[in-house]
Amino acid sequence: MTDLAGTPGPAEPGGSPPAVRTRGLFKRFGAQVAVAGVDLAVPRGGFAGLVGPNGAGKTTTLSMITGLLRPDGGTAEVAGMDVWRDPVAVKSQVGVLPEGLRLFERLSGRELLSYNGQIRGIPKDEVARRAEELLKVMDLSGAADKLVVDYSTGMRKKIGLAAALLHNPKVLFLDEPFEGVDPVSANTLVEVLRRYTASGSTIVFSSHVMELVERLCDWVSVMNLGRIVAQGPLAEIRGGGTLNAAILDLVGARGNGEEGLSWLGSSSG
Ligand SMILES: Nc1ncnc2c1ncn2[C@@H]1O[C@H](COP(=O)(O)OP(=O)(O)OP(=O)(O)O)[C@@H](O)[C@H]1O
Repeated sequence: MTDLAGTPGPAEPGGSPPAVRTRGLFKRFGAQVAVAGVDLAVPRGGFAGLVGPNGAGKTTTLSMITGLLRPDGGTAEVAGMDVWRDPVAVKSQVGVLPEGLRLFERLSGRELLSYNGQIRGIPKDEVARRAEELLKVMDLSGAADKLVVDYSTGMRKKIGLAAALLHNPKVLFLDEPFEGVDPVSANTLVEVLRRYTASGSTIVFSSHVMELVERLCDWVSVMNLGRIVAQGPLAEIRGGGTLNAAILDLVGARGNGEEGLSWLGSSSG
């Protein structure tokens, strides 16, 4: 397992830069330090998981790496480019499925994809072709002309993911991509994402579903209290046990005073 003091970083075949590299990334909201100097390192190609308890700083970190939130300190690089010095170049290389997905609600699914393609500068015919393929593979062809406002939670994730993939980014960032997605659709999404990484692209995703992280990820970064507490290949992080057990060891199982709930479920209250 790679501990972050003097991280050697992920192995880079041919010396190409890692998919993501942050140094000392820092963000404070008032008195609350959300991200306390994060050195994230994600190698190119495959799936990387960003995991950790609620409030660990995962979403804040991903927002700073994808250019959505300006850091108070530190640097973030995607494919060797500085996110905050070269934002236009970086944005052309990344796709993002953010938390609390905000979409253009008054567009249909098809219009949303078409609009996304046009603002990315992709020729209209090509956008139409890619949009039809993505709608089909996401099982959204039947809902393509429905307004996004009328989509279910899972359908929103799928159209959001289709929009994030349309310009064929090098690195895809997904915040809880499978939340609210039914098991059949989740399998479809996994297939699409596997195809995407098979060609050498990288997915960085945050999730609380450890089984999924174990099933998909080659690389795992564990956050706690605004810091990376461990990162490396999945097998190293997991050791001989499950990822869940390894994470409990790393972040510590928290006693939250559950013993105080004696009235809960009792007939005397
Ligand atoms: N806009 C904000 N204003 C104030 N505090 C914030 C804001 N965004 C995040 N925080 C705080 O920063 C800390 C990290 O939050 P963040 O959402 O990054 O955690 P997370 O690891 O993504 O959590 P979860 O797994 O629950 O989604 C939390 O203590 C949170 O309350």
